[in-house]
Amino acid sequence: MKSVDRHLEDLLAGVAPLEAVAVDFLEALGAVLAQDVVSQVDLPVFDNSAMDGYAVQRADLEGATELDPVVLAVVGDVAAGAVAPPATPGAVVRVMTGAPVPVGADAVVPVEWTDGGTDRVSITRQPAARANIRPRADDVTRGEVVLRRGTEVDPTGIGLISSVGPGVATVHRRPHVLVLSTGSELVPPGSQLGPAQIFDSNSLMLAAAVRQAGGTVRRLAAVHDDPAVLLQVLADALPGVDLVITSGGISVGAYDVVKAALGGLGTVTFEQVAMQPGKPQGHGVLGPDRTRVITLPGNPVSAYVSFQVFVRPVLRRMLGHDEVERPIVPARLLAAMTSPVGRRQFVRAHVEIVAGERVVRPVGGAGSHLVGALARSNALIVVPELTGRVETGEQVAVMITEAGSW
Ligand SMILES: Nc1nc2c(c(=O)[nH]1)N[C@H]1C(S)=C(S)[C@@H](COP(=O)(O)OP(=O)(O)OC[C@H]3O[C@@H](n4cnc5c(N)ncnc54)[C@H](O)[C@@H]3O)O[C@H]1N2
Ligand code: MOO
Repeated sequence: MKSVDRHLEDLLAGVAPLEAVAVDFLEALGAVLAQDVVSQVDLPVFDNSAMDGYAVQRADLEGATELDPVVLAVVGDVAAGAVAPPATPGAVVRVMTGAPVPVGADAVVPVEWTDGGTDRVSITRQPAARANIRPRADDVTRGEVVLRRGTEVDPTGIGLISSVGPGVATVHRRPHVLVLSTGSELVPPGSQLGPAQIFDSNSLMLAAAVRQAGGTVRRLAAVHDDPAVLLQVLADALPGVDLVITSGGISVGAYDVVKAALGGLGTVTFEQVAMQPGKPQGHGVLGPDRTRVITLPGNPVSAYVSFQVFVRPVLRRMLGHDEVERPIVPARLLAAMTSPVGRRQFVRAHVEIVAGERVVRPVGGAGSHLVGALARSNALIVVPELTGRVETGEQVAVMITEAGSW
Protein backbone atom coordinates (compact mmCIF):
# COMPACT_ATOMS: atom_id res chain seq x y z
CA MET A 1 0.00 0.00 0.00
CA LYS A 2 1.06 3.55 -0.67
CA SER A 3 2.09 5.69 2.31
CA VAL A 4 0.05 8.68 3.46
CA ASP A 5 3.06 10.98 3.02
CA ARG A 6 3.76 9.76 -0.51
CA HIS A 7 0.11 10.22 -1.49
CA LEU A 8 0.06 13.77 -0.16
CA GLU A 9 3.29 14.50 -2.06
CA ASP A 10 1.67 13.24 -5.28
CA LEU A 11 -1.42 15.38 -4.70
CA LEU A 12 0.64 18.51 -4.07
CA ALA A 13 2.98 17.97 -7.03
CA GLY A 14 2.60 20.88 -9.45
CA VAL A 15 0.02 22.70 -7.32
CA ALA A 16 0.91 26.39 -7.07
CA PRO A 17 -0.78 29.44 -5.55
CA LEU A 18 -3.48 30.78 -7.86
CA GLU A 19 -3.02 34.15 -9.55
CA ALA A 20 -3.13 37.46 -7.68
CA VAL A 21 -6.37 39.45 -7.77
CA ALA A 22 -7.37 42.78 -6.26
CA VAL A 23 -10.47 42.36 -4.11
CA ASP A 24 -12.59 44.44 -1.79
CA PHE A 25 -11.37 44.26 1.79
CA LEU A 26 -14.13 42.07 3.15
CA GLU A 27 -13.65 39.58 0.35
CA ALA A 28 -10.02 39.29 1.40
CA LEU A 29 -10.96 37.84 4.78
CA GLY A 30 -9.32 34.41 5.00
CA ALA A 31 -7.42 34.87 1.73
CA VAL A 32 -3.62 35.11 1.52
CA LEU A 33 -1.75 38.27 0.51
CA ALA A 34 -0.11 37.88 -2.89
CA GLN A 35 2.24 40.82 -2.35
CA ASP A 36 3.72 42.79 0.52
CA VAL A 37 1.51 45.63 1.75
CA VAL A 38 3.58 48.84 1.76
CA SER A 39 2.23 51.77 3.72
CA GLN A 40 1.45 54.85 1.65
CA VAL A 41 1.21 57.00 4.79
CA ASP A 42 2.66 57.51 8.25
CA LEU A 43 0.50 56.20 11.09
CA PRO A 44 -0.59 58.28 12.86
CA VAL A 45 -0.86 60.40 9.74
CA PHE A 46 -0.22 63.59 11.81
CA ASP A 47 0.46 64.49 15.45
CA ASN A 48 -2.94 64.22 17.07
CA SER A 49 -4.56 64.43 20.45
CA ALA A 50 -5.12 61.30 22.57
CA MET A 51 -7.66 63.16 24.74
CA ASP A 52 -10.46 65.66 24.60
CA GLY A 53 -8.83 68.75 26.12
CA TYR A 54 -6.65 71.74 25.31
CA ALA A 55 -3.47 71.96 23.24
CA VAL A 56 -1.05 74.12 25.20
CA GLN A 57 2.47 75.43 25.40
CA ARG A 58 3.46 73.85 28.67
CA ALA A 59 5.73 76.75 29.69
CA ASP A 60 2.50 78.74 30.19
CA LEU A 61 1.43 76.30 32.92
CA GLU A 62 4.53 76.49 35.13
CA GLY A 63 3.34 76.25 38.75
CA ALA A 64 -0.37 75.62 38.02
CA THR A 65 -2.15 73.88 40.94
CA GLU A 66 -5.71 73.20 42.13
CA LEU A 67 -5.42 76.17 44.50
CA ASP A 68 -3.62 78.40 42.05
CA PRO A 69 -4.77 77.51 38.51
CA VAL A 70 -3.47 79.28 35.41
CA VAL A 71 -6.12 80.95 33.24
CA LEU A 72 -5.46 81.13 29.49
CA ALA A 73 -7.39 82.39 26.44
CA VAL A 74 -9.03 79.74 24.20
CA VAL A 75 -8.28 80.89 20.63
CA GLY A 76 -9.67 78.00 18.63
CA ASP A 77 -11.64 74.80 18.64
CA VAL A 78 -10.55 71.72 16.68
CA ALA A 79 -12.73 68.69 16.17
CA ALA A 80 -11.37 65.49 14.59
CA GLY A 81 -11.23 66.19 10.83
CA ALA A 82 -10.66 69.94 11.25
CA VAL A 83 -7.39 71.84 10.76
CA ALA A 84 -5.95 73.54 13.84
CA PRO A 85 -4.78 77.17 14.06
CA PRO A 86 -1.16 77.48 15.27
CA ALA A 87 -0.61 77.72 19.03
CA THR A 88 0.71 80.99 20.45
CA PRO A 89 2.16 81.74 23.89
CA GLY A 90 -0.48 82.48 26.50
CA ALA A 91 -3.29 80.94 24.45
CA VAL A 92 -4.67 77.41 24.06
CA VAL A 93 -6.72 75.58 21.43
CA ARG A 94 -9.55 73.28 22.45
CA VAL A 95 -8.96 69.87 20.77
CA MET A 96 -10.95 66.66 20.53
CA THR A 97 -9.49 63.14 20.50
CA GLY A 98 -7.91 62.45 17.10
CA ALA A 99 -7.79 66.12 16.06
CA PRO A 100 -4.47 67.49 14.75
CA VAL A 101 -2.37 69.12 17.43
CA PRO A 102 -1.72 72.76 16.49
CA VAL A 103 1.77 73.65 15.33
CA GLY A 104 3.66 75.06 18.33
CA ALA A 105 1.67 73.20 21.02
CA ASP A 106 3.80 70.79 23.06
CA ALA A 107 1.21 69.01 25.20
CA VAL A 108 -2.50 68.36 25.56
CA VAL A 109 -4.19 68.96 28.92
CA PRO A 110 -7.20 66.67 29.44
CA VAL A 111 -10.50 68.45 30.00
CA GLU A 112 -10.65 66.89 33.51
CA TRP A 113 -7.76 69.16 34.63
CA THR A 114 -9.70 72.25 33.62
CA ASP A 115 -12.98 74.06 34.17
CA GLY A 116 -13.94 73.25 30.54
CA GLY A 117 -14.07 76.93 29.54
CA THR A 118 -14.60 77.91 25.92
CA ASP A 119 -13.38 81.54 25.89
CA ARG A 120 -11.00 81.32 28.80
CA VAL A 121 -9.94 78.14 30.53
CA SER A 122 -8.66 77.57 34.03
CA ILE A 123 -6.03 74.78 34.17
CA THR A 124 -4.90 73.15 37.43
CA ARG A 125 -1.77 71.19 36.43
CA GLN A 126 1.22 71.43 34.14
CA PRO A 127 1.40 68.41 31.80
CA ALA A 128 4.63 66.57 30.97
CA ALA A 129 6.33 67.37 27.67
CA ARG A 130 4.39 65.88 24.71
CA ALA A 131 1.73 64.53 27.10
CA ASN A 132 -1.35 63.15 25.32
CA ILE A 133 0.11 63.79 21.87
CA ARG A 134 0.15 60.73 19.58
CA PRO A 135 3.15 61.49 17.38
CA ARG A 136 3.08 61.15 13.61
CA ALA A 137 4.65 57.83 12.43
CA ASP A 138 4.72 56.49 15.98
CA ASP A 139 3.21 53.21 14.74
CA VAL A 140 3.96 52.86 11.01
CA THR A 141 6.30 54.79 8.72
CA ARG A 142 5.44 55.60 5.11
CA GLY A 143 7.15 53.07 2.80
CA GLU A 144 7.31 50.41 5.50
CA VAL A 145 6.13 46.85 4.75
CA VAL A 146 3.28 46.38 7.21
CA LEU A 147 2.16 42.89 6.14
CA ARG A 148 4.21 40.30 4.26
CA ARG A 149 2.96 38.36 1.27
CA GLY A 150 1.84 34.92 2.40
CA THR A 151 -0.02 36.36 5.40
CA GLU A 152 -3.61 35.20 5.87
CA VAL A 153 -5.88 38.23 6.02
CA ASP A 154 -7.78 38.47 9.32
CA PRO A 155 -9.94 41.29 10.68
CA THR A 156 -6.99 43.19 12.17
CA GLY A 157 -5.12 42.77 8.87
CA ILE A 158 -8.08 44.28 7.05
CA GLY A 159 -8.01 47.14 9.56
CA LEU A 160 -4.33 47.70 8.87
CA ILE A 161 -4.50 47.45 5.07
CA SER A 162 -7.36 49.90 4.98
CA SER A 163 -5.43 52.26 7.31
CA VAL A 164 -2.37 52.49 5.06
CA GLY A 165 -3.78 53.57 1.74
CA PRO A 166 -4.65 51.07 -0.97
CA GLY A 167 -8.35 50.83 -1.72
CA VAL A 168 -8.18 47.08 -2.31
CA ALA A 169 -6.32 44.03 -1.04
CA THR A 170 -4.19 41.96 -3.42
CA VAL A 171 -4.60 38.29 -2.60
CA HIS A 172 -4.34 34.93 -4.30
CA ARG A 173 -7.59 34.01 -5.95
CA ARG A 174 -9.63 31.47 -4.03
CA PRO A 175 -9.93 28.06 -5.67
CA HIS A 176 -13.31 27.23 -7.20
CA VAL A 177 -14.17 23.73 -6.10
CA LEU A 178 -16.81 21.40 -7.51
CA VAL A 179 -18.18 18.89 -5.01
CA LEU A 180 -20.31 15.95 -5.99
CA SER A 181 -21.46 12.78 -4.30
CA THR A 182 -22.19 9.54 -6.05
CA GLY A 183 -24.48 6.69 -5.08
CA SER A 184 -27.93 5.50 -6.15
CA GLU A 185 -28.95 5.33 -2.48
CA LEU A 186 -28.59 9.09 -1.97
CA VAL A 187 -31.47 11.57 -1.76
CA PRO A 188 -31.35 15.23 -0.75
CA PRO A 189 -31.65 15.95 2.99
CA GLY A 190 -35.22 16.88 3.86
CA SER A 191 -36.84 14.63 1.24
CA GLN A 192 -38.85 11.49 2.02
CA LEU A 193 -36.57 8.47 2.47
CA GLY A 194 -37.59 5.45 0.38
CA PRO A 195 -36.49 1.89 1.12
CA ALA A 196 -32.68 1.56 1.21
CA GLN A 197 -32.20 5.29 0.70
CA ILE A 198 -30.09 7.64 2.84
CA PHE A 199 -29.55 11.38 2.86
CA ASP A 200 -26.59 12.75 0.92
CA SER A 201 -24.60 14.29 3.72
CA ASN A 202 -21.08 14.03 2.32
CA SER A 203 -21.52 16.66 -0.37
CA LEU A 204 -22.72 19.18 2.21
CA MET A 205 -20.02 18.28 4.73
CA LEU A 206 -17.31 18.51 2.08
CA ALA A 207 -18.70 21.75 0.63
CA ALA A 208 -18.68 23.26 4.12
CA ALA A 209 -15.12 22.05 4.68
CA VAL A 210 -14.03 23.65 1.37
CA ARG A 211 -15.59 26.93 2.40
CA GLN A 212 -13.99 26.73 5.85
CA ALA A 213 -10.62 26.11 4.21
CA GLY A 214 -11.04 29.30 2.15
CA GLY A 215 -12.28 27.98 -1.22
CA THR A 216 -15.49 28.78 -3.06
CA VAL A 217 -17.72 25.86 -3.78
CA ARG A 218 -20.35 24.61 -6.17
CA ARG A 219 -22.18 21.51 -4.99
CA LEU A 220 -24.08 19.33 -7.44
CA ALA A 221 -26.96 16.97 -6.74
CA ALA A 222 -25.82 13.41 -6.06
CA VAL A 223 -25.23 11.37 -9.20
CA HIS A 224 -26.59 7.83 -9.43
CA ASP A 225 -24.39 4.85 -10.16
CA ASP A 226 -24.33 5.40 -13.92
CA PRO A 227 -20.85 6.11 -15.34
CA ALA A 228 -22.16 7.76 -18.54
CA VAL A 229 -24.28 10.20 -16.52
CA LEU A 230 -21.39 10.96 -14.19
CA LEU A 231 -19.05 11.72 -17.11
CA GLN A 232 -21.65 14.03 -18.69
CA VAL A 233 -22.37 15.85 -15.40
CA LEU A 234 -18.65 16.39 -14.84
CA ALA A 235 -18.01 17.54 -18.41
CA ASP A 236 -20.80 20.11 -18.14
CA ALA A 237 -19.61 21.46 -14.80
CA LEU A 238 -15.82 21.53 -15.37
CA PRO A 239 -15.32 24.98 -16.97
CA GLY A 240 -13.91 27.46 -14.46
CA VAL A 241 -13.27 24.84 -11.79
CA ASP A 242 -9.84 24.49 -10.11
CA LEU A 243 -10.50 21.25 -8.24
CA VAL A 244 -13.14 18.55 -8.38
CA ILE A 245 -13.90 16.50 -5.27
CA THR A 246 -16.06 13.42 -5.58
CA SER A 247 -17.31 11.16 -2.80
CA GLY A 248 -18.08 7.45 -3.04
CA GLY A 249 -17.84 4.81 -5.71
CA ILE A 250 -14.11 4.10 -5.59
CA SER A 251 -13.68 0.78 -3.79
CA VAL A 252 -14.10 -2.70 -5.22
CA GLY A 253 -17.90 -2.96 -5.34
CA ALA A 254 -19.82 -3.98 -8.43
CA TYR A 255 -21.30 -0.49 -8.88
CA ASP A 256 -18.36 1.74 -8.01
CA VAL A 257 -19.31 4.48 -10.42
CA VAL A 258 -16.41 6.91 -10.01
CA LYS A 259 -13.87 4.19 -10.58
CA ALA A 260 -15.85 2.86 -13.53
CA ALA A 261 -16.28 6.27 -15.15
CA LEU A 262 -12.92 7.88 -14.50
CA GLY A 263 -10.76 4.75 -14.41
CA GLY A 264 -11.15 4.34 -18.17
CA LEU A 265 -9.97 7.87 -19.02
CA GLY A 266 -6.34 7.08 -18.31
CA THR A 267 -5.83 10.33 -16.38
CA VAL A 268 -7.12 9.27 -12.96
CA THR A 269 -5.34 6.74 -10.75
CA PHE A 270 -7.05 4.69 -8.03
CA GLU A 271 -4.89 3.45 -5.18
CA GLN A 272 -4.91 2.07 -1.67
CA VAL A 273 -3.28 4.25 0.94
CA ALA A 274 -2.00 2.80 4.23
CA MET A 275 -4.41 4.65 6.48
CA GLN A 276 -7.61 4.07 8.40
CA PRO A 277 -10.06 5.43 7.58
CA GLY A 278 -9.52 6.49 3.99
CA LYS A 279 -7.84 3.48 2.39
CA PRO A 280 -9.30 3.84 -1.12
CA GLN A 281 -8.19 7.06 -2.82
CA GLY A 282 -8.01 8.38 -6.35
CA HIS A 283 -6.60 11.45 -8.05
CA GLY A 284 -5.78 12.79 -11.47
CA VAL A 285 -6.94 15.31 -14.04
CA LEU A 286 -10.09 15.70 -16.11
CA GLY A 287 -11.16 17.44 -19.30
CA PRO A 288 -9.47 19.78 -21.77
CA ASP A 289 -8.05 22.05 -19.06
CA ARG A 290 -6.67 19.08 -17.13
CA THR A 291 -8.69 20.07 -14.07
CA ARG A 292 -7.46 18.39 -10.91
CA VAL A 293 -9.74 15.78 -9.38
CA ILE A 294 -9.53 14.04 -6.02
CA THR A 295 -11.91 11.13 -5.52
CA LEU A 296 -12.69 10.45 -1.87
CA PRO A 297 -14.17 7.30 -0.35
CA GLY A 298 -17.91 7.37 0.38
CA ASN A 299 -17.91 6.38 4.03
CA PRO A 300 -18.56 9.77 5.67
CA VAL A 301 -15.76 9.58 8.22
CA SER A 302 -13.36 8.41 5.52
CA ALA A 303 -14.39 11.32 3.31
CA TYR A 304 -13.88 13.81 6.14
CA VAL A 305 -10.53 12.46 7.28
CA SER A 306 -9.34 12.30 3.67
CA PHE A 307 -10.39 15.92 3.22
CA GLN A 308 -8.37 16.99 6.25
CA VAL A 309 -5.31 14.97 5.33
CA PHE A 310 -5.23 15.38 1.53
CA VAL A 311 -7.68 17.93 0.13
CA ARG A 312 -7.20 20.77 2.59
CA PRO A 313 -3.43 20.94 1.96
CA VAL A 314 -4.07 21.16 -1.81
CA LEU A 315 -6.57 23.98 -1.30
CA ARG A 316 -4.19 25.79 1.04
CA ARG A 317 -1.37 25.55 -1.51
CA MET A 318 -3.71 27.07 -4.14
CA LEU A 319 -4.67 29.79 -1.66
CA GLY A 320 -1.00 30.70 -1.23
CA HIS A 321 -0.32 29.40 2.29
CA ASP A 322 3.21 28.23 3.11
CA GLU A 323 1.99 25.89 5.85
CA VAL A 324 -0.48 23.55 4.19
CA GLU A 325 -0.80 20.68 6.65
CA ARG A 326 -2.56 20.94 9.96
CA PRO A 327 -0.11 21.15 12.84
CA ILE A 328 0.34 18.03 14.93
CA VAL A 329 0.53 18.67 18.68
CA PRO A 330 1.23 16.36 21.63
CA ALA A 331 -1.46 15.37 24.15
CA ARG A 332 -1.81 12.81 26.96
CA LEU A 333 -4.14 9.93 26.10
CA LEU A 334 -6.99 9.34 28.58
CA ALA A 335 -8.11 5.90 27.36
CA ALA A 336 -6.04 3.04 25.90
CA MET A 337 -6.66 2.10 22.27
CA THR A 338 -5.55 -0.34 19.59
CA SER A 339 -4.63 0.39 16.00
CA PRO A 340 -4.12 -1.71 12.84
CA VAL A 341 -0.40 -2.29 12.32
CA GLY A 342 0.63 -1.23 8.82
CA ARG A 343 -1.86 1.66 8.47
CA ARG A 344 -1.72 5.14 9.96
CA GLN A 345 -4.88 5.51 12.01
CA PHE A 346 -6.75 8.78 12.43
CA VAL A 347 -8.87 8.30 15.55
CA ARG A 348 -11.77 10.71 16.12
CA ALA A 349 -11.12 12.31 19.45
CA HIS A 350 -11.94 15.09 21.83
CA VAL A 351 -9.08 17.23 22.99
CA GLU A 352 -9.22 19.73 25.85
CA ILE A 353 -7.02 21.47 28.39
CA VAL A 354 -7.43 20.15 31.93
CA ALA A 355 -5.40 21.74 34.72
CA GLY A 356 -3.12 23.31 32.15
CA GLU A 357 -2.42 20.05 30.34
CA ARG A 358 -3.65 19.02 26.89
CA VAL A 359 -5.47 15.71 27.16
CA VAL A 360 -7.30 13.68 24.53
CA ARG A 361 -9.91 10.91 24.55
CA PRO A 362 -11.14 8.83 21.58
CA VAL A 363 -14.79 9.48 20.65
CA GLY A 364 -16.89 6.60 19.29
CA GLY A 365 -15.38 3.58 17.58
CA ALA A 366 -13.28 2.94 14.52
CA GLY A 367 -16.22 2.50 12.08
CA SER A 368 -16.09 4.97 9.22
CA HIS A 369 -19.90 5.31 9.21
CA LEU A 370 -20.04 6.92 12.70
CA VAL A 371 -21.09 10.47 11.84
CA GLY A 372 -22.52 11.14 15.30
CA ALA A 373 -19.16 10.55 16.93
CA LEU A 374 -17.42 12.47 14.16
CA ALA A 375 -19.46 15.57 14.93
CA ARG A 376 -18.62 15.27 18.64
CA SER A 377 -14.90 15.14 17.91
CA ASN A 378 -12.62 18.14 17.56
CA ALA A 379 -9.40 16.35 16.73
CA LEU A 380 -7.85 13.25 15.21
CA ILE A 381 -5.31 11.19 17.13
CA VAL A 382 -2.65 10.16 14.63
CA VAL A 383 -1.39 6.66 15.45
CA PRO A 384 1.76 5.73 13.50
CA GLU A 385 1.76 2.80 11.09
CA LEU A 386 3.88 0.53 13.28
CA THR A 387 2.00 1.12 16.55
CA GLY A 388 -0.57 -1.52 17.49
CA ARG A 389 -1.60 -0.27 20.92
CA VAL A 390 -1.31 2.90 22.98
CA GLU A 391 -1.78 2.86 26.75
CA THR A 392 -3.63 5.32 28.96
CA GLY A 393 -1.33 8.15 30.00
CA GLU A 394 0.99 7.88 27.02
CA GLN A 395 1.70 10.90 24.86
CA VAL A 396 0.06 10.83 21.43
CA ALA A 397 0.14 13.04 18.34
CA VAL A 398 -3.03 15.02 17.71
CA MET A 399 -4.27 16.85 14.63
CA ILE A 400 -6.72 19.50 15.82
CA THR A 401 -9.52 19.92 13.30
CA GLU A 402 -11.65 22.58 15.00
CA ALA A 403 -10.73 26.10 15.99
CA GLY A 404 -10.31 26.62 19.73
CA SER A 405 -7.66 27.21 22.32
CA TRP A 406 -6.45 23.71 23.04
N1 LIG B 1 -14.64 -5.75 -0.38
C1 LIG B 1 -14.24 -4.55 0.03
N2 LIG B 1 -15.16 -3.67 0.37
C2 LIG B 1 -14.78 -2.47 0.81
C3 LIG B 1 -13.42 -2.14 0.90
C4 LIG B 1 -12.45 -3.09 0.50
O1 LIG B 1 -11.24 -2.86 0.56
N3 LIG B 1 -12.93 -4.30 0.07
N4 LIG B 1 -13.05 -0.91 1.38
C5 LIG B 1 -13.98 -0.32 2.32
C6 LIG B 1 -13.56 1.00 2.63
S1 LIG B 1 -12.22 1.12 3.65
C7 LIG B 1 -14.25 2.11 2.27
S2 LIG B 1 -13.79 3.64 2.85
C8 LIG B 1 -15.42 2.02 1.40
C9 LIG B 1 -15.29 3.04 0.27
O2 LIG B 1 -16.25 2.77 -0.64
P1 LIG B 1 -16.71 3.76 -1.77
O3 LIG B 1 -15.80 4.91 -1.89
O4 LIG B 1 -16.93 2.97 -2.99
O5 LIG B 1 -18.04 4.33 -1.17
P2 LIG B 1 -19.54 3.82 -1.37
O6 LIG B 1 -19.51 2.37 -1.50
O7 LIG B 1 -20.16 4.62 -2.42
O8 LIG B 1 -20.12 4.22 0.03
C10 LIG B 1 -19.64 3.73 1.23
C11 LIG B 1 -20.61 4.03 2.35
O9 LIG B 1 -20.79 5.40 2.50
C12 LIG B 1 -22.14 5.81 2.32
N5 LIG B 1 -22.15 7.06 1.54
C13 LIG B 1 -21.66 7.19 0.31
N6 LIG B 1 -21.86 8.44 -0.14
C14 LIG B 1 -22.49 9.08 0.83
C15 LIG B 1 -22.99 10.42 0.96
N7 LIG B 1 -22.84 11.31 -0.02
N8 LIG B 1 -23.60 10.79 2.10
C16 LIG B 1 -23.74 9.88 3.10
N9 LIG B 1 -23.29 8.60 3.05
C17 LIG B 1 -22.68 8.21 1.92
C18 LIG B 1 -22.72 4.71 1.50
O10 LIG B 1 -24.11 4.62 1.61
C19 LIG B 1 -22.01 3.50 2.08
O11 LIG B 1 -22.60 3.12 3.29
O12 LIG B 1 -15.56 0.76 0.85
C20 LIG B 1 -15.40 -0.31 1.80
N10 LIG B 1 -15.73 -1.54 1.17
O1 MOO C 1 -10.92 3.55 4.43
MO1 MOO C 1 -12.34 2.97 4.87
O2 MOO C 1 -12.28 4.54 5.10
O3 MOO C 1 -11.37 2.33 6.28
O4 MOO C 1 -13.69 2.92 5.88
